[in-house]
Amino acid sequence: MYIVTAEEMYEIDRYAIKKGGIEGKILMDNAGSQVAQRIVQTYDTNRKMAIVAGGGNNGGDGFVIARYLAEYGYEVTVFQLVADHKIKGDAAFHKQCWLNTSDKLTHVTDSHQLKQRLVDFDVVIDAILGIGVSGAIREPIRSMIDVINHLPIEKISVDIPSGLPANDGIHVDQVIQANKTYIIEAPKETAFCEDTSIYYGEWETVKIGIPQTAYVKHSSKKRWCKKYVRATFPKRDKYAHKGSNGRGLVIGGQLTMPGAIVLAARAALRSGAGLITVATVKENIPIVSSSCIEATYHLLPNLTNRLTDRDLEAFEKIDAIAVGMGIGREDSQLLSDLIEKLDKPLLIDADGLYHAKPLLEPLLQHKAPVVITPHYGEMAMLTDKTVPEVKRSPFSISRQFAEKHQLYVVLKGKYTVITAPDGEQIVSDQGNAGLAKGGTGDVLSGILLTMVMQHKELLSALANGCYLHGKSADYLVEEDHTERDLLATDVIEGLSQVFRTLS
Ligand SMILES: NC(=O)C1=CN([C@@H]2O[C@H](COP(=O)(O)OP(=O)(O)OC[C@H]3O[C@@H](n4cnc5c(N)ncnc54)[C@H](OP(=O)(O)O)[C@@H]3O)[C@@H](O)[C@H]2O)[C@@H](O)CC1
Ligand SMILES: Nc1ncnc2c1ncn2[C@@H]1O[C@H](COP(=O)(O)OP(=O)(O)O)[C@@H](O)[C@H]1O
Ligand SMILES: [K+]
Repeated sequence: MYIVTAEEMYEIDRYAIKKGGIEGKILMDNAGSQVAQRIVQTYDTNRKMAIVAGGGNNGGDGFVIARYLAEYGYEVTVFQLVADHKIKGDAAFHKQCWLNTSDKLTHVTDSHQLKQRLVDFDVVIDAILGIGVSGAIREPIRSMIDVINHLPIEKISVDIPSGLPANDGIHVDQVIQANKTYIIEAPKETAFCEDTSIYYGEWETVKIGIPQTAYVKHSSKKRWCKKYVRATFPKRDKYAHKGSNGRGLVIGGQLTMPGAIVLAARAALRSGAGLITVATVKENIPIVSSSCIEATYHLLPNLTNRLTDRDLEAFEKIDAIAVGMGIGREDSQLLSDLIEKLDKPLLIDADGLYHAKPLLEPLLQHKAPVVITPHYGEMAMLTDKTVPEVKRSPFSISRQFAEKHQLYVVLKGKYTVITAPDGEQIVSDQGNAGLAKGGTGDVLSGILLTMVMQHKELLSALANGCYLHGKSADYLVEEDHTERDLLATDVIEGLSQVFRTLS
């Protein structure tokens, strides 16, 4: 499934009209009829339906929905919230179609009037503003949205909750809090931003006949799902040996944080890596090895000094490196040596990201791919922004950073946004609040390390890793665990079940 900005949706729409030859009026009719069909499946025909229509094409969708719902036998009234001259083009056409068969059109000019009118209804269908919204919401629409939000009736939004923009990064002003949103064709960015997804309520998409080629040409963002995982997940070679399944190196684990590397190493092995070596300080080796006997160990005198020739020689055989889990923030030469002296794919997580910040220039010169896996706080630190700023613009901030520094960014959260150096993006929305617990990020790093070693194409490697991680948590919570008791170690054990569903 593709995810779009407003500009991309308009391009896609134009493509369908120009190349596909499908008139705008027909697309609008399809949109309205599809939404009406969904409503019929949810509400009895004795529910009174109010449609609030604005001046753009979103309002046009509202007129089409009214016509179909009336045909299905509902009592429907359209409340037009703008002056007649505002309704143009396809919207005006469909308004006329409604008027040809019904006289239930009421002009409403202020919010008090709207409040009085709507109290008699069971459901309000919000077709006030679509993806064409811009700037602060103007009166009287502003107060009307407030009135609707305070009414104790079901609110269904068409395409997008009115007042909410499609794109991330825009300050949210006044928005309909929908119970349900029927998104036309493709979800918009704000459906996957933590601050704004809440306004959509539950959502589903309705298809209106736009050809897939339009998306391939005009969108660079996908929501990752099982279909894509199956298409991109590498088959395990029957004749594989441990060396051909990837030799990974996990570097980290201060004295006070041995758990982080145990989790990463075990997760990497459970995900299918052939060999995992853990490089850590002497005191941690007995602790770590008792929990992860399948790994081998490389002794580092500390995690701050330069790497020795012996270290570099040992790491030469490695296929990819994950560094930073439990490494601490003390000044260290380790990361700069990994960047300069070894040309291995490098995944940097946790405290490693603090060490990476002054090394973004050398990272740009690194001869192998670089992946960073920050949560919002770490991304804010890397970009000199605040956490609310990152939350508001996860797509644009990740894209700018990935393009500028030519690296892969896995911005972790409820919706994890994965960005390639060319700006292509994937959203992974598997997983649940059980993952909001220390150590789950370390597990993800281990999984991603293996995926990086086993896939040819890195963006799908990272997306597949996030899918495995989230899906493991979802299965565990559906069956033996709850979001409260889930532990990072459980997520590692849950991977087996996810793999079984992929074969
Ligand atoms: N994608 C598809 O394939 C298809 C998409 N379709 C539908 O089209 C929708 C997009 O339509 P669109 O471009 O006409 O935009 P939309 O939001 O309805 O109208 C803008 C209106 O809002 C107003 N307005 C703007 N900002 C405002 C503010 N701050 N405060 C107050 N008012 C504000 C603006 O007023 P004006 O500035 O002109 O005074 C204008 O009247 C899309 O979401 C989907 O539902 C379907 O029909 C089928 C095919
Ligand atoms: N509410 C949530 N819903 C889904 N996934 C979540 C949620 N909270 C956290 N996660 C996931 O859990 C992981 C947490 O990573 P991170 O914050 O680095 O943890 P730690 O550093 O403690 O190991 C990320 O993969 C993130 O996407
Ligand atoms: K709307």
